[in-house]
Formats: sequence, structure tokens, C-alpha cells
Amino acid sequence: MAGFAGRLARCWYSGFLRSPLQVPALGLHVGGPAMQTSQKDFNNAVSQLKLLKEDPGNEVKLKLYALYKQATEGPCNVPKPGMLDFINKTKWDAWNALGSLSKEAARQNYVDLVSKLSASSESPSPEAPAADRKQPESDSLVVTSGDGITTIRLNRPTKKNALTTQMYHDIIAALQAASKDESPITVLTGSGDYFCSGNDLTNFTSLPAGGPEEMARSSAVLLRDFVNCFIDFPKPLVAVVNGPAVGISVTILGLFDVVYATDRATFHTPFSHLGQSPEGCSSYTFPKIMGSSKAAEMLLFGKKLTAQEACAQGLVTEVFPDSTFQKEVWARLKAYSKLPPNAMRISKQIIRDREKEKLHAVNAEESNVLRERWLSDECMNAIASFLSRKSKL
Ligand SMILES: CCCCC/C=C/C(=O)SCCNC(=O)CCNC(=O)[C@H](O)C(C)(C)COP(=O)(O)OP(=O)(O)OC[C@H]1O[C@@H](n2cnc3c(N)ncnc32)[C@H](O)[C@@H]1OP(=O)(O)O
Repeated sequence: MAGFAGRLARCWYSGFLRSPLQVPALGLHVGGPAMQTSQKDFNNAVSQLKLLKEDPGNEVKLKLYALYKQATEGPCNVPKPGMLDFINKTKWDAWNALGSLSKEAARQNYVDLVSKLSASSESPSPEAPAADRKQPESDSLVVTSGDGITTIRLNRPTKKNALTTQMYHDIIAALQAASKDESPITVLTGSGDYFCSGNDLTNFTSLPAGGPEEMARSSAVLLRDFVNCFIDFPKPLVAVVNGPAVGISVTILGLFDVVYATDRATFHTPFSHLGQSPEGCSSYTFPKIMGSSKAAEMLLFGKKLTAQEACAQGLVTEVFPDSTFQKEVWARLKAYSKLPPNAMRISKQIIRDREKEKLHAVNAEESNVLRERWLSDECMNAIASFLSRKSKL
């Protein structure tokens, strides 16, 4: 089985966390007389699922997992996995949340869900990709160009723009394309009330076949590649920080040329709380920008800075009142984008180039250290605790 079908078969039962309370809220059948799904329809749906062209996402996969178990084995009566076994606990929660739903109703719901997924996977994509730019793989990133500015927008507002693995890949591709496009200026910003809540902590719950070591290894490679793109970006790179920023969305700011923030923004790197360590070259850029003791307070103790504090410490260029933030910032950037582009590139080069080698070395070292950290009990416990906080909501 290649592509999605193969991945589906492999990670189906590796599961994903979702509030059990949300499973019945999906409009699923809970019983009643209209149960006519045969075993054959159910078997067909199981086969049909393997032919889906698009990954339906972890939440849907978890729903399907729970319905499959209920349809084939009935109500969950296996022991609850331990607290730290959060993947199996998540699956158990989802299955257990189906309570006494009958096998027939579960079969019906499973068939209905697969049929809905098959229909949407066959419908044509509503937007044709722009001829000159490969569009991101997911809707969670939107890239647009106009007025001399290429804007890369994190677009997952319901999750505070937390970065999924796919988004890291899409941002890398977007930066590579932007480095060669016509726009003199490139901007990173977010949709909704957050700039970004950092790494999506559920990224760590979809274990690959090689287990946690493989997950840590591939995440370290992805992190290094992601940060390298910011180090090497050749044009003026501006962060338009539209709200609070957490984790990696804060650390990479040290690699931007200009950072504009709304006065609602905060800056927070809770690495120790998460059993993790600094990335984004912040172990080098933050002490240089704000001095070693202010950097330590952020990177070791997770001190949250207001926008004004971040500006006073040199991480933010300028703070704007939230009510006029968008208007003022975009008007200013539009004016800057009319400056001679080659002069801006060359000026950036002369400011940044002598640091590049050092930054690449720091990035490689931080990624290696994090690879170890992700396998530590401290880190696993912290992630389990964030995820179980969710399951109680
Ligand atoms: C390649 C790998 C690189 C790895 C290196 C990166 C490291 C980091 O970035 S470390 C930082 C990781 N981020 C966090 O620890 C933040 C975790 N999130 C929170 O603490 C809070 O969600 C919040 C303070 C950001 C917002 O709190 P609140 O206003 O109360 O909103 P909710 O918690 O209800 O969030 C809404 C919704 O979004 C989900 N969510 C938010 N952030 C994340 C996240 N980082 N990962 C996964 N999910 C996140 C949250 O769970 C809620 O979801 P639902 O419950 O489904 O509505």
C-alpha cells in the first residue's frame, strides 16, 4: 500500500487525542429503528477507506477508530491504559466514549462517515493553484502576493495557529518560493487572535513505525531545515505579530529583520515547563539581543514578556495599538516595498552574512539537543499533561 493508504494502515491504531465529549456531538446515530447497514456495507466501507486520496486528519481517524472497535467488538471493556501511554489512552477514551452504542448503530455511523469522506475526497479542488507558485499542501497556511509584499499567513485560528508537521513543510516551501519571487519584502503573520502558539503538541502523538526515536530524529531534521530557511532568507523578512506568540514562533523572531507587534501580543518560551530546550537559534540570538540575564529569564524560566517589554529588550522593533495595528503596519510595509529591492537585499546580506555560519552551527546543536530532550521523561510527562488537560475539557 503506497501513499496515504499505506500510512493509514500503519498509523490507524496509533490514534490521536480528542475530547471524548466531542464524539457524540458529531451528529452520529445513537440507535433507533433505521439501522439497515449490512455487514457487507460495513466491509465495503472498510475497503473504501483505504482508497481515500486525502488524509482525513487525526480527529476523523480517531472517530473512525472508535466506531470500528464498537462495530466489531462492542462496548469498550478492556483496561484503561496508563496515564503516560497517551496514544493508547486517547484511543481508549474515544472508544469508551461511545458507551453502550449498539454494534449496528456504530456500523451505520462508520459507513456514513466513510461515505461522506469519499464524497469530499472526490470533489474537485475549489481553487486552482497559482501558475507561478506551488500552493501549500494544507489550508493552514495561506500565501499571497501583492503591493510588493509576499505574505505567509498561519491560518489555523481555532488552534491558535499551532504549527503542525505539514505547516513546517509548507512554510519551508513558501520561504523558498518567496526568496525567488518578485516581491521585495516577505511577511509572516497569523490569522485570528494569536500570532502562533508554537509547535502543535499533538505532533508528538502520531508515532511513526520506528517509534519515539524515529519521531525525535525526524522532528530534529525538520526543525533544523525549518530554522535554516530563516537563517538563509535573502530578502527583508518582517514579522507582523498580530497577537500572543509562544515557543518557536518567538525564538525565530531573532532571525527576522523587523518585528512589528500589536500591543496585545505577548512573548513566551515555556521550554523548561515542557521539558524542552531553546531552538530557533535563540540560545545565541536572545543573549545578543537582550543580554544574557534577560534571555535566561525567558529561555530558562519561561518569563512571558508584554509587547512593550519585548520592544524595550530589542526583540520587537515597534509596538502599535491593536485598534490601528493592521492599518499602520501594512501602510508602512507598502511604502518600504517601493524601495530599491537590490539595495535592500545587499544591505541585509552585509548585516547578516558574517553571522550565518555561526547560526547554522547553533541551529544544528540546538536541534541535536532537542532530539534527546523529546525522549526524556520530563518532556513526555509535560506533553501528556497538556493532552490530558484537553481530554478533561
Ligand atoms: C519540528 C518540531 C519543532 C519543535 C520546537 C518547538 C517548540 C515549541 O514551540 S514549544 C511551545 C509549544 N506550545 C505550547 O506549549 C502552547 C500550548 N498551548 C497553550 O498553552 C494554550 O493553548 C494557549 C496559551 C496557547 C492558549 O490558551 P487558551 O487561550 O486558553 O486557548 P486553548 O488552550 O483553549 O486553545 C484553543 C485550542 O487550540 C489548541 N492549542 C493551542 N495551542 C496548541 C498547541 N501548541 N498544540 C496543540 N494544540 C494547541 C488547544 O488545545 C485548543 O484546542 P481544542 O481544545 O481542540 O479547542
